[in-house]
Amino acid sequence: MAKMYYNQDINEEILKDKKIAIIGYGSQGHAHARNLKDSGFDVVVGVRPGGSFDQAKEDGMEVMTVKEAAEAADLIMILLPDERQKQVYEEEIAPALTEGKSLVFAHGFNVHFGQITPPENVDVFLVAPKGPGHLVRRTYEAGAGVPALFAIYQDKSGEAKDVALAYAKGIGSARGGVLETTFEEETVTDLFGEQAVLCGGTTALVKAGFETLVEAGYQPELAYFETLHELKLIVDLMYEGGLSGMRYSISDTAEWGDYVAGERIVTDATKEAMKGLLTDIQEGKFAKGWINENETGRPTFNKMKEVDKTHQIEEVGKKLRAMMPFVNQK
Ligand SMILES: NC(=O)C1=CN([C@@H]2O[C@H](COP(=O)(O)OP(=O)(O)OC[C@H]3O[C@@H](n4cnc5c(N)ncnc54)[C@H](OP(=O)(O)O)[C@@H]3O)[C@@H](O)[C@H]2O)C=CC1
Ligand SMILES: CC[C@](O)(C(C)=O)C(=O)O
Ligand SMILES: [Mg+2]
Ligand SMILES: [Mg+2]
Repeated sequence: MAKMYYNQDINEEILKDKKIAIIGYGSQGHAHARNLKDSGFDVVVGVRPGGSFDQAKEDGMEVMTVKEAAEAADLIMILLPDERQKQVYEEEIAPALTEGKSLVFAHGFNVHFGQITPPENVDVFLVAPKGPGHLVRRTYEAGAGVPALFAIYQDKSGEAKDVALAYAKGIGSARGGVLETTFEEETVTDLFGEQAVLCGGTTALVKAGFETLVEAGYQPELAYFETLHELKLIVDLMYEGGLSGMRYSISDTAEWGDYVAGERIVTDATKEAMKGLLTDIQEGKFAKGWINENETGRPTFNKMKEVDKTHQIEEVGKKLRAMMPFVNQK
């Protein structure tokens, strides 16, 4: 079994006398900044004037411009969207990266695909929570944690691993378990997971199930409950007890259907398609396409976003969720 690190294995004191700049206050940014602050670390948020700046202030954070925060900090965690990191890094962060500082990421995309080349006189590592930022915060507040990966790209100080683990503990991830990886492994597996299973695979499965029922004449509201709403409840059981734990709660009829129907949906061809995705990611084809999509103003991204926003499952879901105040839509 891989070596896992938990709270009791980590001494966070190594990071307690350092100033941490969290660059960006979005999904991951707000979670890292608030969790680290609540864990007793010295945190400053670096953002441009606007919504995030105001939100960070409202949350009681110390807030500066990106440049000021990078200059003030010993450890600089870049939590900007991947496609914005190169420009902000070059213009506002790189000039502040003096000897002995730490440059940190939550995803290896820009370093692994050559968009950012850090100088040799700093530590470079990543701490990547395996969950959405809003859940990193919510889980921390509940006294639990989202597991994370860490990887050392450059260890100038000789302390990079200890600092990375202290950071992971500070955001609550060592309550769930922290695992060492490489920039290559984190980048490839994260992109594969979100494309094949967690996001791409799941949303396509949900839409196909919903459309199949509605096109056959069944009520859209029922189709929404069956294919989207209940998915969370089933996945919660997998989260708690794995596949067997989930199967303990469902009927034997459902379990039999699970065994015999699953392989008619996820076929050998599906697995071949997954292998194709993995190859595109490994060979940099996906990264090249995503970088190009951004350089050309995101025409396809914007079109696809609009199409899915107006999908019937979204229209129906909005109305049904409005009647379920216990469903947290934040
Ligand atoms: N989303 C997630 O849960 C996960 C993300 N990651 C990784 O974490 C990193 C951050 O992702 P994520 O949290 O989704 O990012 P977000 O899209 O949520 O980041 C938005 C933040 O970036 C700021 N920002 C955007 N552009 C600029 C700019 N040009 N200058 C200054 N600030 C800017 C925004 O400020 P403003 O309000 O002013 O626009 C906002 O504060 C990425 O590397 C991602 O791959 C890793 C694990 C999970
Ligand atoms: C699953 C998507 C993710 O990789 C994540 C929340 O972990 C992301 O990039 O947002
Ligand atoms: Mg991920
Ligand atoms: Mg990701």
